[in-house]
Amino acid sequence: MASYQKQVTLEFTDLFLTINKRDVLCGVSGTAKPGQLMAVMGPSGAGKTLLLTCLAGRQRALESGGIFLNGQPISKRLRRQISFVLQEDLFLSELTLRETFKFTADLRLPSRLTGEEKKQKIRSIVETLDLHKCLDTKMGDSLNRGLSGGEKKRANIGCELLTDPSILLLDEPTSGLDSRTAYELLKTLKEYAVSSGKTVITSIHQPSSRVFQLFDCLLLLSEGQVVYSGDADQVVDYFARLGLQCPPHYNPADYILDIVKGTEEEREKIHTAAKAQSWNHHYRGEHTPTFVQKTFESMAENEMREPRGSINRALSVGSLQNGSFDNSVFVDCVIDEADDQVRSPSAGHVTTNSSHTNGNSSQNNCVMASLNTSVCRDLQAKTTKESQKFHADPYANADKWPTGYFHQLLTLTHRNFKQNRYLVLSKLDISKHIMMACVTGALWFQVTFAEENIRDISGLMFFMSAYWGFESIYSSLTSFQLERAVLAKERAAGAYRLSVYFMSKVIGVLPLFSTLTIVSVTITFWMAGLHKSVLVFFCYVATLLLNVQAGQAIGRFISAACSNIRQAITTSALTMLTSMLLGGFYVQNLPIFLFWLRYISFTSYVYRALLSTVFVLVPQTISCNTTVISEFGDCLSLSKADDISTNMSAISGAIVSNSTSITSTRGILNEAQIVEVLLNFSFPIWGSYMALVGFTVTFNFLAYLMLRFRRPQL
Ligand SMILES: Nc1ncnc2c1ncn2[C@@H]1O[C@H](COP(=O)(O)OP(=O)(O)OP(=O)(O)O)[C@@H](O)[C@H]1O
Repeated sequence: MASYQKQVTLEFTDLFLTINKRDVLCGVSGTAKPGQLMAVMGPSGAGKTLLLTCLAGRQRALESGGIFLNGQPISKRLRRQISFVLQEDLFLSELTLRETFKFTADLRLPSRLTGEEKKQKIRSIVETLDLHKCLDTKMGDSLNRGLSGGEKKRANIGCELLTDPSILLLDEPTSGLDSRTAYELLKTLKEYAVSSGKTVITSIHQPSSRVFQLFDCLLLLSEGQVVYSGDADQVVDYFARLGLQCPPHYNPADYILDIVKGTEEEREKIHTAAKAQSWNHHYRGEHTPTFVQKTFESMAENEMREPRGSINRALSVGSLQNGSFDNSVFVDCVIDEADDQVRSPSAGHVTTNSSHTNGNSSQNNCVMASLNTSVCRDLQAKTTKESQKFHADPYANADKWPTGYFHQLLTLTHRNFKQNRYLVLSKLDISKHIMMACVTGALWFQVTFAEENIRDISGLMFFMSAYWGFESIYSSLTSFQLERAVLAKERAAGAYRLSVYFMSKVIGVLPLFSTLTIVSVTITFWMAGLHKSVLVFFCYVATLLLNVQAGQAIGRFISAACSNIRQAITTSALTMLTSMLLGGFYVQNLPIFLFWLRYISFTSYVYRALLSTVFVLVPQTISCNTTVISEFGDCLSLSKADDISTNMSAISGAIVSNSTSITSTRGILNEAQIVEVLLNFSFPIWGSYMALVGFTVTFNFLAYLMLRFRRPQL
């Protein structure tokens, strides 16, 4: 596999992490070298996943410690050299493996690569991971079977390998695989590390002895601490020297895990030995980051004539790490070093110091307190130059994103379209909507516009508002919830901007759902014979399309705000039912103190707009019986009606149909009065449209904010 990334050594020093007041990583240090396969082992809960998350730069709660790539503190851009294969295989279920690779390549490979180069990379990965047979199989999910567990795992690794990372981190890639497949997978990873000089670190639970032999080095964790760090083939000898002899013909991996989870006495022994080995205290020697070594060297060269000056210089370097390196820890080391040197000015080299321990924060406070403000100001002033000198980031000028805005938008929209095509335009969904349209059309078939049918017609308008409200909320609810984990994974990998994803989400479902809405609504409209005017038809469809947009925006917001699908379904049902109740069909005379609630129901705007469209936009004759008192205002006799019709035609320019059979006992109703009676208060069509656009924009914006600030950690 051709490689365009360089070889990288990953060093991590004294990583401390506390979650819920519990120390889950306690001074973990280690080094992973290019061309090597490193295993992170330990019993369940030892901290393997958390360590990998820290190394991938995704653990924001990391309290202290440093992570260095070729001696340089990890930064947002350097992080791009690291790929993290999560334990869960998160994919868009409706895409095939071929499409998944294609979209991943399009999103995560730099734009400068041609289409052919990207294809070549995909071919090479498919070859390496032996995935030919399933290229056209859907990824699938728990409901719809797709790739097998092993294939999915390899696909997961393949997607990360596509970016040709310098460092590949894998969280338990063999979980759920049989021992043969697990061995094949690890063998492939080992070959990959050796042949392309990559640094591969994998956590693993209980490897077989064959798999264990593949590891070059081993980091063994117990209760968040390193109890062994070194060559994997030396671990048995190491434990033997502690008096913990591995029985013959025993799988070394099983043995060391047994010991780590063993008796109190055994655990005490290995923890004490680990402390003596200082695996948890690496600031000097092999694990000393390059810039720290350089600082110490320059301090030694100064012969410590001016200790505080040297401290400042060292501090200025340490302070540049912007959180990726614990300055206070560094201060501690440097001060200690300076003190040593002052006490022994002739010392010309850096000595090993293991004074850094868990309780460094109070020490650091003292140290910081001892520095006067002018020193601090000096420190600030020095940062930029020193930073450039010691930490020139070779990726500093690299683009923040692998591809441009429009490329991301096109790719994500295309992907959304493919993913949702099957969900929105599934045979089941199409049949459901067509069936509903036909049933509705049949129930209101060629309804006569007469007074006795007005309630029925308004019932149809309300049913359409509620039906498409529910449909649109639920359609965006499910697709969003299902994609949330994939979004979090891809965002963590820095694949694209969230705003682009969101835009693509809105655009991607637009043609699909709109087509379905238009087809279904058209069937109902013409079957029911709601109007002969094309203008009325277009406004009727437009109103329901706006309804769909507002509903989908609300659905997106609920989907982004709720942490699980159950919560989201309950919230959306509650929202939609409330919106329906306030829609103006069931209750027209709300208590005065609840009257304002009408304005927060998007269904009420749709209902109003539909009634106004059908009854008022292009008036048509609505007959009434002159012998009884009409509930919709005056029932005008035919002669008066003619006058009114003529007047209304003149005002609106509309054609008034007199085709309705009107007998001498029948008159006609004023359409505006009907709407007023039905709605209890009038509202212009354009006002309803504006309100629906307002709902769409507001809830889309809120959904975006929710996604930005409420993301699951991976
Ligand atoms: N978000 C969290 N909140 C509270 N505790 C957490 C959280 N994440 C991890 N932990 C705790 O940190 C410890 C280490 O977790 P981690 O997932 O790294 O273990 P692990 O070694 O990967 O275990 P396993 O092999 O079972 O996956 C566990 O005791 C776990 O309960």
